[in-house]
Amino acid sequence: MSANPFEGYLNDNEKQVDDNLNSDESLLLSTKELLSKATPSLEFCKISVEETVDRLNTNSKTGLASTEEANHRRKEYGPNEISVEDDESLWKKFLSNFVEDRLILLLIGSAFVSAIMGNLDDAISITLAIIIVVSVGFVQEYRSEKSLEALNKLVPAECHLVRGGQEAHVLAAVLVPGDLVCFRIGDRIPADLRITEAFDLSIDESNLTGENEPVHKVTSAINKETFNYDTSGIIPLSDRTNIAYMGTLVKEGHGKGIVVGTSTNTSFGAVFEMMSSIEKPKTPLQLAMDKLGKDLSLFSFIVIGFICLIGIIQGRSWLEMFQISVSLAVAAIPEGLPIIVTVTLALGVLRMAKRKAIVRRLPSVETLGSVNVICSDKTGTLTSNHMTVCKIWCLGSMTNKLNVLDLQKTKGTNFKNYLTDDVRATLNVSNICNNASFSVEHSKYLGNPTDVALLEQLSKFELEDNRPNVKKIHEIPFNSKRKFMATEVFEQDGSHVLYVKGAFEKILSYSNTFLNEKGKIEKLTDAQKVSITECAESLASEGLRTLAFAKLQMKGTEPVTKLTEDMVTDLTFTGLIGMSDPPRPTVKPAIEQLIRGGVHIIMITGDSESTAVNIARQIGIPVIDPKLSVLNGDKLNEMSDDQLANVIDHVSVFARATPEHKLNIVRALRQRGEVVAMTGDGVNDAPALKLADIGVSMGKMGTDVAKEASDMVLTDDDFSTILTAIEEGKGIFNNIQNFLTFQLSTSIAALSLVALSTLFKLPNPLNAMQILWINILMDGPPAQSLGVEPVDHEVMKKPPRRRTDKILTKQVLRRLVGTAVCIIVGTIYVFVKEMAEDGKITPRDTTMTFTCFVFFDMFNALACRHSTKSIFEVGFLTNKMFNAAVGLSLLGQMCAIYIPFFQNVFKTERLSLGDLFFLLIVSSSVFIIDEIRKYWDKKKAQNDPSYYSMV
Ligand SMILES: Nc1ncnc2c1ncn2[C@@H]1O[C@H](COP(=O)(O)OP(=O)(O)OP(=O)(O)O)[C@@H](O)[C@H]1O
Ligand SMILES: [Ca+2]
Repeated sequence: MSANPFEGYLNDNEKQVDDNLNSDESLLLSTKELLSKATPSLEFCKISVEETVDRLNTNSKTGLASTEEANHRRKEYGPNEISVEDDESLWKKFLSNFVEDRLILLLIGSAFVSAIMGNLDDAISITLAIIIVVSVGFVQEYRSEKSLEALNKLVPAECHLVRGGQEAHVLAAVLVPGDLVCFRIGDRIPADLRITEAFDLSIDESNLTGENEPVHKVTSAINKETFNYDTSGIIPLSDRTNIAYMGTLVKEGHGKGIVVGTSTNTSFGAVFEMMSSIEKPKTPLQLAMDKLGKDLSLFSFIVIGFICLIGIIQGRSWLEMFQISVSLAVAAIPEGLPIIVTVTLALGVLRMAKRKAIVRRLPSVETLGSVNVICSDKTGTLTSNHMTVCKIWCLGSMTNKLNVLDLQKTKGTNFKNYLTDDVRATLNVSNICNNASFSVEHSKYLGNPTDVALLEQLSKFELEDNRPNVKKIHEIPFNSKRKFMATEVFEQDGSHVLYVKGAFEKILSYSNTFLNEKGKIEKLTDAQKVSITECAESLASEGLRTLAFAKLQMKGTEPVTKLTEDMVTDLTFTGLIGMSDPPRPTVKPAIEQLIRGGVHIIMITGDSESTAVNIARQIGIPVIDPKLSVLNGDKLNEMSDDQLANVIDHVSVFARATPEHKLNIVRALRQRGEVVAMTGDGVNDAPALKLADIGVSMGKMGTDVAKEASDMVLTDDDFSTILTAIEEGKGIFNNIQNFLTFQLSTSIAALSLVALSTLFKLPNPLNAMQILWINILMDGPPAQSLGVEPVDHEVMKKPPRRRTDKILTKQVLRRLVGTAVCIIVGTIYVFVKEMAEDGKITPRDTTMTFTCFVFFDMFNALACRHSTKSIFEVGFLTNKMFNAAVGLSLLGQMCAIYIPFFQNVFKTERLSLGDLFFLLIVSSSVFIIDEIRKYWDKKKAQNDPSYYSMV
């Protein structure tokens, strides 16, 4: 479920199976037509930045002057939100429910016939019953719509806004034309923007235009003379190279732009309106339910036709037979089934959102229960992403790995005394080659956590941030593929220096000299290189992220024209710093549970092998033999997909991996038929997230690109939330099986009851109105409440469900048939017993039968709350909605027996307390028998551990 209506339509999304190609094509055509309509971006792409600023009365540096001005504009343009107005009134929708259902029409017809034949009582009763049935159905449908709507609001769009010269992070909804917006790689564009600044900017517009290549964007106006208009004078979307469209994704670079169009005044908005009028594709589960519903309808129609025929042959009143048949059809057809499934899924998703996992596509809920491999990033997901510098080591001052400056052990000491020249130089590199910045608002450093940690330690040495004293010229930014960062500066004294920091094996391979404790540059011998590597390995094997630092005196007093990676060579090594990033406390227990439930956990990290192995052991990922279980990025590069697929079974850690590797890993796993969940947060992670069965992105650290590509967003970035989500996913599936058991057993029981009594020439045990009331119980609130049964944490003990497994498993079928038989036998017993007492059918007899059936149904519902656990383990009070639904149903039943008006409608009579007691005893049998079954199954499971996996 996402706010992006294009998903699965214009993109050839692998996960969506669309067999309806023709309608897709016509969809594309009408989309094209809509997109060629004039929006403000068409006007503004032809004029310069200055003119745009003038026309919108704003400023290209400081944005709109004030919030008042923005509020003023919002009154005119409305909020920057696209909501779909539902123009049909509730009344109309309600009334249409009477007309759309053919069975209901038939019932209304039969009421008419009754009235004409002078049977006014019957006519009124049937009409009332119809109204109740339709109302309950309507309320349920309405609820389902509302909960689906709520899903769309789970991931609100945000953006960086500049107003009155102040930058702030705000919701995209507050934007108005004239606002100035900043965006960078990974962001989603919040409105239609006229670009005013662009640095290496390219934007992925595939969700608007279908073009997969990102479009390079510039600031200059489109030249009216040279541009080849088509006859309509419309410049195609993809040619408006100075416009950033709402909903598109920044693939590279950064820039700024002025809002020219918001909400429906954007190209995105124009198409959104059309798309939202199209029904969303259904999830596999919903489709399976639809099919089940159809099969059941066919089956019940045959049975009912049969009943009707026999009844008429027997010479029963055809009108009564007709009414009963139609009511039976209404009851036996689980028309509420698809709605209950949708509501169950939607409510489940909302519940997951409260537990910090936002599922963006409904089908993912079902997939979650089948996940059997989870690939997770280390930093920030498994660890807390708060780094602290622990250890510093320099070759000159400390010579070997036994001698390390430990900033944590020597607490309270003044580290100023440890500032030998090489330590000082290392700290200086870590300071200057650094992009974190101090935020006065938050009174702490913000930025890359590694960079932040390096700045935070300066104060321990009474050092100040030295960056204001140098002039920065160029930078090679850090990225996960490069694994180092370099900064070219001019010092105050005019010297020209390159500062470099990064993964130790990289830096070491670029170095040929080192700085000693006196500040002298010496040649680096092979033996010394070995010492450095030994020390780095020793830091890393303590689980510390280990960086090496180096510098290079550059030639010339002029800056280089372009700083490239091959200039980073012949460096002077200064030292190593190790920083800790402790695992999140919740991760270890989560991993334990997942592994016990048969899920394979794989850690993918950019850190070194030793660091990764240490952390993996800390959090309980089994690394038995590092040779087999750990795979390094370089080795991965040399492997083919097949080779990887062959060994991946044993691998639990990928070290020194790049985002590109993730794609190979997912591919190899899927080739083996695994159901894979993969985490990621960067722009480069998007392809892997898309390919994974469940792509998981990070709500805090993740980019919009990653979020768009993912199926699920973790709002707290915490690995253990994945466990929560899987748990909920499995729970939802169980709940669906449980209410299916309930619905189908009731339905079978009602059908068989009437069929049997007809066959044995007995009078009908239930009349039409009574059958309709039973329909409300089985299609309505009690069934729905089974769908919100809280998750049983023990579902994690069961292995992941196979993707091909049916919903109606053998166990479920056996159970529901057993239940139905019990209800039928019990109800017929009561019916025959009552009838035998006086030899004829009185209202009392049908009242007893009717109430007996309803009581049976309520006990059945109670038994269906859990498939394997006794209600005494589950607890009577754990599902409030269930108790309310059953309570209300029983209250309704009492009304039907005791209130004169309803007695008329349902043709009932008052029963004595003793009668009720007797019925309770009879009907509780269905519950008691099921409890015995559960006890028995459990016994069997204890004796045979493999049995559990089958239940
Ligand atoms: N800001 C930085 N500047 C220079 N080098 C860095 C920086 N951050 C990390 N490194 C180096 O690059 C290596 C890999 O970092 P990378 O960011 O790829 O891993 P990560 O993505 O943070 O980890 P994970 O994949 O576990 O989330 C680190 O081990 C470190 O040596
Ligand atoms: Ca029904």
